Amino acid sequence: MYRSTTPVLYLLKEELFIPPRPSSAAQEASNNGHKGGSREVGGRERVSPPRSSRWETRRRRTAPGAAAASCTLLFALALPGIAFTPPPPRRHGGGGASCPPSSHVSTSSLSAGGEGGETEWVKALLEAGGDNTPGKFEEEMKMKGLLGPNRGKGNTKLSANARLISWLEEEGGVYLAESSTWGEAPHPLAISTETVDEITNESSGRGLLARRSINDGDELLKIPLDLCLTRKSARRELGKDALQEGINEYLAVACQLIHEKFVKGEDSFYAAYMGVLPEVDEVNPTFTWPDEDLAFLEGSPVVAATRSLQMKLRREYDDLLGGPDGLVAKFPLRFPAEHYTFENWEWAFTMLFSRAIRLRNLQVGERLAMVPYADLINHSAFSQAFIDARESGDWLFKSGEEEVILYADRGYRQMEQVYISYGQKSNAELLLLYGFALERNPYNSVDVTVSIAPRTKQIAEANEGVEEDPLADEKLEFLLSVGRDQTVDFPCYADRYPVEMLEYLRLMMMTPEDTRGKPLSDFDYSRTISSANEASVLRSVVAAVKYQLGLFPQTEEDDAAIIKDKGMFRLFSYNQRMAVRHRRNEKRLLKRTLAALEKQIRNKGLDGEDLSRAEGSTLGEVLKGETRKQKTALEDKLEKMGLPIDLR
Ligand SMILES: C[S@@+](CC[C@H](N)C(=O)[O-])C[C@H]1O[C@@H](n2cnc3c(N)ncnc32)[C@H](O)[C@@H]1O
Repeated sequence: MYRSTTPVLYLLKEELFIPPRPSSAAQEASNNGHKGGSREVGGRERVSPPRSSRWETRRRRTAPGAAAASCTLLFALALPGIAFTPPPPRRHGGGGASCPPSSHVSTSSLSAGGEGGETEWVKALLEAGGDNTPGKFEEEMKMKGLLGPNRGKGNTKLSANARLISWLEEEGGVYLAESSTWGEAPHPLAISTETVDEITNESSGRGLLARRSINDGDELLKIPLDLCLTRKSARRELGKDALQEGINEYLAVACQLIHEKFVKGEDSFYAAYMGVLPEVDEVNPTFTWPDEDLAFLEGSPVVAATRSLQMKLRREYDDLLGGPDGLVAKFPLRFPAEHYTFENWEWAFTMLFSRAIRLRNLQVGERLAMVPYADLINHSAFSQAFIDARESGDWLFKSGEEEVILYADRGYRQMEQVYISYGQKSNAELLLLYGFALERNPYNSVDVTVSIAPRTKQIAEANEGVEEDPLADEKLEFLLSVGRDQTVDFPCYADRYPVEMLEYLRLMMMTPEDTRGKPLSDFDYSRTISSANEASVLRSVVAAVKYQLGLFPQTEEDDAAIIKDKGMFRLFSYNQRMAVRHRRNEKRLLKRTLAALEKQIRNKGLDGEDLSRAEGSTLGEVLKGETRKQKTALEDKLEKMGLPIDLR
């Protein structure tokens, strides 16, 4: 089972061979190669021996005349599926990441298929490091039982990894050598078939490890763009008459994923890549959860976002593939009904949301791509590793083609897991799209609904006890003019709340005493308007957070008790364990926010203010007769991912 409570790290010769240490000069040449300096080995400029087959393969795949392009182009790229976090200014001189990732392969988390513990493992590594015979390390591993039962034989993940590597080398000329060649250091990464989150001990699937020590800024991988799945490849494969120009990228690539995996299967050019893509129940994003698992998330805003996404995917499926005008009816040979099922559609979107990479600034602009091998890298919120794309070739010969490239964000020790950031994602987002959440996530937030229906004359008349606000119409107009809704969801972070929320509330809490006859547009809402206004603003956030907390049927303490009972907790399914941890973390965050707000109110001396005007508001609830049309902040983000239809 993929999600194992006793994780095993399986490695294969192709995956982990500890090569001879390259000479320091060669190492440096390799390290600095991407920075534009000419590569030197032993003080002399490298004289390339006859190119290896990778070069020949590459040339065979290169269109005639394509090698003539001249300038080096560096493209900023983005992951998401994997969204891109812009790199910080480059640091020099290596060094470690400032914060530990929460998921990694640590020696203490490895078990060796029932034999050989931590000490044996470390010893194996050390011994293997001193011997450069190809295959020697794997032999050692086998001898020590470190490849799992039956010496790793019969582990289909190992053979799938090996097949992917051969395919990348043969078809893409990708450099994955496990030992040094003509001045080029061995490929720095190795695939681990199983990694675990060290805090929760949950499986994080495959991951990439440092095969050797890596320096900050090292080039870690290069994958030609023409091995990736994109809208272009989908249209080429499935026909431009079926996937018309301008079709949404997610939809096009989803169709190709189904085509390659289910229709073509072993005959697919991408079969080796398909072979390492996980099943839905190995990823478990919430939009694939059954209702009984979603019930464990009751009270969390992630439920609304999940439901929206489920609806959205169903509609997209029906619109594109179903009905008399759908692709299945129009092109039954290319889109056979037995393969273009909703179940396979869900799988394709699980792949897209959890591993597609948004490449920015390619020659043709921004593109979504499924990038083999690069998508084996797990996420750390603390990683600053960045992927970008560039025209391939070295400083002298440019091929005109593009490739996806990843640089190290810091130094890595041998065997450390290499991470990338999928972007500044909250746990709700991670759970919804990637099927996991982090115990330590500086970008975690909970959407809090702050809904203040302006007390217009109409509203006051329709709601007994609601007093009319003389500024209500002006507030509505002002909101309209700045493009804001009346009811707003704000992400509430552990250590801050958005400026927009304060601005919105300051406006909504304005009274004639605050305006003194001046128009509302004359005020700067990024600053405190008056003590009374600020007091009611903070009180309204308190009320909204309390309201959100009240939506959960269980308390944080209930959840903590469930998690603490390890024996019981283990009996829960993966989804249910994720749900309980997630809802507890959301409550914690909200409670911390409450405490911080109350402290702020006290510190600012606002606790003595007259709060009567905050009381009459309709915080956290919508007045009768109003329907909530607004999207949550999370839904809003999804919309921006480029799926083409409305959520509601
Ligand atoms: C881009 S893929 C990374 C490779 C993936 N582990 C695999 O086995 O193919 C993203 C998926 O990896 C897993 N993942 C990535 N980072 C993780 C983390 N920090 N903790 C738990 N799971 C993680 C999740 O299943 C996620 O949907």
